[in-house]
Amino acid sequence: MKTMVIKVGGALLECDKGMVRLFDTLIQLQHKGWQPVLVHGGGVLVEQQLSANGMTTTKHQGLRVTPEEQMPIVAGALAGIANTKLVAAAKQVGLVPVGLTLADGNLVQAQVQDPELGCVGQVTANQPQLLQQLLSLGMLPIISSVAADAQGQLLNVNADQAATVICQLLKAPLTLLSDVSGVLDGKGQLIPELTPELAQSLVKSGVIDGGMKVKVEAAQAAARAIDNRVLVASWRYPEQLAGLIEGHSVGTQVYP
Ligand SMILES: Nc1ncnc2c1ncn2[C@@H]1O[C@H](COP(=O)(O)OP(=O)(O)O)[C@@H](O)[C@H]1O
Ligand SMILES: CC(=O)N[C@@H](CCC(=O)OP(=O)(O)O)C(=O)O
Repeated sequence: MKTMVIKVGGALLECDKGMVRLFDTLIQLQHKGWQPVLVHGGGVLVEQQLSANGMTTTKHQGLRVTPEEQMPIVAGALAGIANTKLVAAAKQVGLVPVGLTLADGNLVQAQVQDPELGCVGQVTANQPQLLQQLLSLGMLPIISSVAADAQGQLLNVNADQAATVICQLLKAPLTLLSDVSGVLDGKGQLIPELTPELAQSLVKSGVIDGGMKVKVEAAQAAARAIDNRVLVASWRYPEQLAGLIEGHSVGTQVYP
């Protein structure tokens, strides 16, 4: 069996049709002999929950500044609302999901990335055994991007970086599914192949920015770790999910 790590952005959680299509895709991948592992974001939900609790939030270079007092709400949104919603939707279509965070099973080691960003975590791969066991039982791990450091502090990890660390941990191919069809150029056209040189120039000119800059950098780190291309595509378009199953080229291939 071959493992595949798939990450979905939080906007998926607002789209019931998108969730059904995604889990149908995972079932078909299982039938083709793949063992998928799902990593998810939930940035939209985090914003809704912080605002419902009278809190404001900002991002710095695509990463959410996370003061300690906001961490319980962030963890509640990602590991609570988002994770359980995906687990329930996966279960509904007959998959056997197991909801996890990055803090479970010694999967990763986490530490504060930069004190200026508050409780934002940076993570390194640690022990794959928990995931290997779940996969050998035919289960679908669904992992939120909440981690805990050695001092027991919960940390908020960008979900693309969380997916990269799980890809490094399992040495498995990685697909990052967003709400856009891939990395777009200055005219809004899809870039089928993104080399490090092209990425560098598009970041420099501001064409790739915000969440996509973090995503491309996470994809490049994963591509280097597995010495293979990483796919950035969309959960929104059925033809892209079909391409994923059939192994056709869709979205943007990010080169190491
Ligand atoms: N060059 C680009 N190509 C595509 N999207 C871009 C680009 N530059 C910035 N973006 C923004 O990045 C977003 C995707 O990043 P993000 O919101 O973090 O996605 P997700 O939540 O799916 O991980 C797009 O919706 C778009 O607004
Ligand atoms: C540190 C940091 O930025 N954490 C992210 C975690 C969720 C995430 O990445 O969600 P998407 O994949 O939907 O963008 C956040 O708080 O939004």
